[in-house]
Amino acid sequence: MTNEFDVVYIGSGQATWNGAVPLAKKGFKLAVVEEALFGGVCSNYGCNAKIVLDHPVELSRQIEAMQQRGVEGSIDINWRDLMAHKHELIDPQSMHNEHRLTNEGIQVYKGHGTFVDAHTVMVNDERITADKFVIATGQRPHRLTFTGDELVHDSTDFLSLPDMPEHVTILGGGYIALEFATIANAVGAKVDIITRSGNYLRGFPQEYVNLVVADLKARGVRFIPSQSVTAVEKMADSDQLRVKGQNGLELVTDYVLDATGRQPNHDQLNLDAVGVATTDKGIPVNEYLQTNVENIYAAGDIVDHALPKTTPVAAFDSRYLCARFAGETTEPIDYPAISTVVFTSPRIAQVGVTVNEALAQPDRYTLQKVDFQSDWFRQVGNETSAYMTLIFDQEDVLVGAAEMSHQAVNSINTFVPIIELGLKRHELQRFIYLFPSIEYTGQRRL
Ligand SMILES: Cc1cc2nc3c(=O)[nH]c(=O)nc-3n(C[C@H](O)[C@H](O)[C@H](O)COP(=O)(O)OP(=O)(O)OC[C@H]3O[C@@H](n4cnc5c(N)ncnc54)[C@H](O)[C@@H]3O)c2cc1C
Ligand SMILES: NC(=O)c1ccc[n+]([C@@H]2O[C@H](COP(=O)([O-])OP(=O)(O)OC[C@H]3O[C@@H](n4cnc5c(N)ncnc54)[C@H](O)[C@@H]3O)[C@@H](O)[C@H]2O)c1
Repeated sequence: MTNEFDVVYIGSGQATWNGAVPLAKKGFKLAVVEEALFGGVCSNYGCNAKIVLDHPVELSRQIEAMQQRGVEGSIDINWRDLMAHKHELIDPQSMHNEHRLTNEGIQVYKGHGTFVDAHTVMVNDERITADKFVIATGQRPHRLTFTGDELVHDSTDFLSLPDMPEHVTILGGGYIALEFATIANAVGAKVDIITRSGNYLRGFPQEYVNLVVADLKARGVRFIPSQSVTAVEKMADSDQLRVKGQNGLELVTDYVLDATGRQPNHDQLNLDAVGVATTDKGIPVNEYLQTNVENIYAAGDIVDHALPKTTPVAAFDSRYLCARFAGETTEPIDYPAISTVVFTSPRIAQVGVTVNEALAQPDRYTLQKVDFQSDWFRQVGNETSAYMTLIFDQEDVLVGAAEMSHQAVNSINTFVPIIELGLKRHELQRFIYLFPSIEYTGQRRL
């Protein structure tokens, strides 16, 4: 019996639609199974919602920096109005994402997919058969377990908070903890960040992380290291919560956010029935994104590998599988230089060889530090704390770049193609960028 579909994707996030849409355009018969909102985390309760809520934070920082330099007064962020703006922009995205699939003739199934065998998935009592499957089920928030953990919230809850609580307590020191602390603090909440270790944003240059942490401290954010939370209790006489920690911590707060990472969505797919191997970090794959079962692939956040779990990586996986299924490549997946950014204010962004890697291998790499204090163009907005590090290998090829500034996203994006193409320092002078611009400023430093 022939299978109904060429490829069925489980999950509809970045790891699915970036490849499924072009594959459908090539005439392949495809289906997508989605149990929640179409477009997955990034579109609905991740990057996009976060960046809407972050926007006035950046605006307020720019206005703050220009005081006594031609700008007077400050702005107040009205959380209710901002949240309404977020809903207006983000809520329709699931429908748009669904249409993006159906417009290409992709069949969508709404419900939870589970494997029956290597060629069959069950959704709402319906059996769907396919030659190939792509598991693109992503991750969900990791939740700490302690007494009262049901009183604690996750990133999805925070991104739809109707009112900003007066006091927000965040557990964890990674991306979500620092980004959401920046937003809550700017909106006027009292914010605590509790960590076990006192380490923050581990993969980013610690010199820049320390500056961002110092800035948040100066703005009133409390960093509480060396504490594992043991209990959260509801106060008897108010709606507030008491947070207790192993090393004697006790504080009263209005809202607790668990930002201690994410865990893979592979435990409810009945993968044992088909023998797909898993780990606690996700699904291992070979260099063709193939699981240990030949016709079952995995893409995006669900994959167990050391790459950053971000939207551009999930989209790259998806586009690779499109090319592979269409017979346009027989090559293994070849990841380019990967860029990452934490949307604190200022941002920290990096691409290619990281500062941490370069510092650990002084014989291989040379670091060139740039302080934008002396750059008139960067000082137009009076950004007094903005730094960049460029990393060259022994052949004088630019292999990495990192920056802490409000412009870091655009600035580091400039270096993405340069690093990917492996250009030498002198070759970079061929680019004629617009002037004045971030790109021109960056080139002058090379
Ligand atoms: C708060 C937050 C902010 C972020 N900000 C950024 C950012 O600024 N930049 C960036 O690059 N990345 C960011 N990320 C990461 C980014 O969202 C992810 O890397 C990206 O969404 C991964 O895409 P994916 O398709 O692999 O998985 P997902 O987007 O998680 O999609 C998986 C989909 O599978 C569905 N699913 C799971 N199991 C089943 C099943 N059995 N049956 C049917 N459907 C199922 C889920 O409902 C979901 O829709 C952020 C993440 C979070 C949580
Ligand atoms: N700008 C972006 O690209 C962006 C933004 C937000 C989220 N994301 C993605 O979402 C993922 C999840 O973000 P996140 O901030 O939750 O994770 P993270 O991995 O960045 O940070 C998790 C934090 O929780 C701590 N932690 C882990 N286990 C703990 C435990 N048992 N007790 C106490 N602390 C513990 C870690 O030490 C770390 O500080 C990120 O890894 C990233 O892939 C990306």
